[in-house]
Amino acid sequence: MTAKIIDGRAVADLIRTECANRARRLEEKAGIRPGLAVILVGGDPASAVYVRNKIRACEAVGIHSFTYRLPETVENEELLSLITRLNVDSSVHGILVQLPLPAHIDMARVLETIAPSKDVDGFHLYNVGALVTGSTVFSPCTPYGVVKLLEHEGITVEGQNVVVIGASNIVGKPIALMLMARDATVTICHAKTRDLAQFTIGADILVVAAGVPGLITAAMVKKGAVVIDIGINRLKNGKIVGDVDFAGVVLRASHITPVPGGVGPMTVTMLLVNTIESAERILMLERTAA
Ligand SMILES: Nc1nc2c(c(=O)[nH]1)N[C@@H](CN(C=O)c1ccc(C(=O)N[C@@H](CCC(=O)O)C(=O)O)cc1)CN2
Ligand SMILES: [Mg+2]
Repeated sequence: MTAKIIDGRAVADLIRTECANRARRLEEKAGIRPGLAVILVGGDPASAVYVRNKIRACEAVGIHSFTYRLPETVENEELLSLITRLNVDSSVHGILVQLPLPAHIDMARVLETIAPSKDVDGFHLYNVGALVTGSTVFSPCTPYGVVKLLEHEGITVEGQNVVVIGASNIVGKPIALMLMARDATVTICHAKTRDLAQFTIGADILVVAAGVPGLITAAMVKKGAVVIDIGINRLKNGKIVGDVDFAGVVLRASHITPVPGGVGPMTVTMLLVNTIESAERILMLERTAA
């Protein structure tokens, strides 16, 4: 058996075309151009690349981006007051603060200062809570991208045994919640899980976000399983690989996402979707109030 390789770039392109259409309709019908504020603190090279990609992706679909590059030494209060201003700026429909932040910054306070209605990353406690209760406002972008990839491939989630490896707040926990909401039976494994293979071998859908290159080998995967690799590991030779031994697992799974080119391109795409949805929602609220 050779797995179908899920082409995240192709699915992302389709969704970006829809985003461009929705943005054009907002402009034509209501004179609204969706706006995204992107805040980058410090000089982390990977974060700078992700932010540049987000700005380019916005431009390509007709979202206005406002970029704020703050020095590594910025004070908490200065960052918080920028967010407070953006919260009431009507040309801004989404606000994101690129993570990770420097150690002296109080990340929790920063994320809680973003208005939940503009929190297009879905990291605010209110939006995390809404995800738990099923009254989602914004789904976090990487898990949302995974759900969209599964939908696009016509993969049934309901009733399936899903094993998620990694319990981070931005990937592992939200993906588990989102798949539970779609009636999967979800098991979450993490760095302290003993005998990982006893869990992975039973998975119909295996979602891996551990940050450990080569963690999942073919022997740990059930024949015909769907394998979603969210790991991004930069090797010493500069190569980027996921958490799954792709060469081995591709011969055992039914579907597999590559790294790069699988889940990664969907992360930025779902940010565009959330920003447009936010602009549409604000317009609808204004019309209802009028
Ligand atoms: N505020 C946020 N910070 C961070 C998020 C986030 O969603 N919001 N996620 C990650 C970084 N990230 C986007 O910000 C991101 C990571 C990776 C990719 C991607 O396309 N990866 C490529 C391969 C990696 C590469 O070439 O560097 C792929 O898988 O094809 C997009 C976005 C942490 N911070
Ligand atoms: Mg990828």
